[in-house]
Amino acid sequence: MSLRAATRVTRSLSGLLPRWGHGQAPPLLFSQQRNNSTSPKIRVEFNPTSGVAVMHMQSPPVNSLSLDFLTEFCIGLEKLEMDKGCRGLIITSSQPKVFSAGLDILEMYGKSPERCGEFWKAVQEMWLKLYGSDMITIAAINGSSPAGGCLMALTCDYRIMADQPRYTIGLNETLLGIVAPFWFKDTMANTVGHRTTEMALQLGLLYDPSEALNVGLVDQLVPEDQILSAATQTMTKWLAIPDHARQITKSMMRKPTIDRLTSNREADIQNFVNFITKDSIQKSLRAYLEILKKKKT
Ligand SMILES: CCC/C=C/C(=O)SCCNC(=O)CCNC(=O)[C@H](O)C(C)(C)COP(=O)([O-])OP(=O)([O-])OC[C@H]1O[C@@H](n2cnc3c(N)ncnc32)[C@H](O)[C@@H]1OP(=O)([O-])[O-]
Repeated sequence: MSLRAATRVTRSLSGLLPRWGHGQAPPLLFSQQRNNSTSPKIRVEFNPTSGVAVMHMQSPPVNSLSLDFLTEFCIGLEKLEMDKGCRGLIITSSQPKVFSAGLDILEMYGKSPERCGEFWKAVQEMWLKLYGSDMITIAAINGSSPAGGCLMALTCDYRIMADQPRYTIGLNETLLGIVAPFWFKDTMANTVGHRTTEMALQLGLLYDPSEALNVGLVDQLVPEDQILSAATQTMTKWLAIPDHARQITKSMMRKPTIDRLTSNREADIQNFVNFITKDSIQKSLRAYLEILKKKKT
């Protein structure tokens, strides 16, 4: 999407935001728990011969990052991290057209401050574990990947995206009337640079695959049916590098960013809870959920 087109989307979304009277609680129209199924949200395939695991996100409809999803994801990641035979991880989606829709908006709408805090801690945990992983991590982005979905991809060492113009990727938080925290911003700036991040975050830009490749948000585009084979090929190149040298180098590049969050975790949780439970922010989220619903009709 061009800058002008993205600005148009921002304007048209904000034009759709309904107005509420001060102190008026928005009526609750949305189911507070979309996906409470007990079936696994993550499927892990590990090949001990190659030392590579593939994590398939399979949480319908859109792999949104709920507290349950994040908990399962982190447990799976920890198991792989502890297995010395596992050197590489490919993350992909089993849901059609979507890699991940980002944070589950229903986890941020109409929830108690305690629950919001618990949720945010799980989001932090996912980022810390993925960004600090000793494994080689590759995102095989086979669908749209807004906001938290984009963050998840950005934490990986390499990103391959399906060359399908209708898919988009980016940190679009401002379109929802919310603000990406400093560590989302840092992760993106470490990947594409300060100026591109500044503009993308303010405008909530969602890039199509070729635009994402142009700005360096993704590293490679391939036809969708070749995404896993391309990820496996890239993995082979990375596996040829001695682990200890690659891991120390990765840590040298990422540690300052990780340390900024680890030394401010509690304050970051408090900041999120205070922000997200504000009346005005709850209204913006509700309006965005309505827009998502209307899209279907
Ligand atoms: C400070 C905090 C930082 C925040 C970071 C974030 O990540 S904020 C997150 C920012 N994320 C975004 O802005 C992404 C918003 N989502 C999208 O743009 C699109 O859903 C899509 C492009 C991911 C997939 O398009 P598609 O045409 O294939 O699918 P569809 O649109 O028809 O949706 C199917 C169903 O899923 C529902 N649902 C969707 N997303 C979410 C969600 N995140 N959560 C919960 N639910 C969500 C949608 O309402 C619908 O429900 P219904 O009616 O069946 O009950």
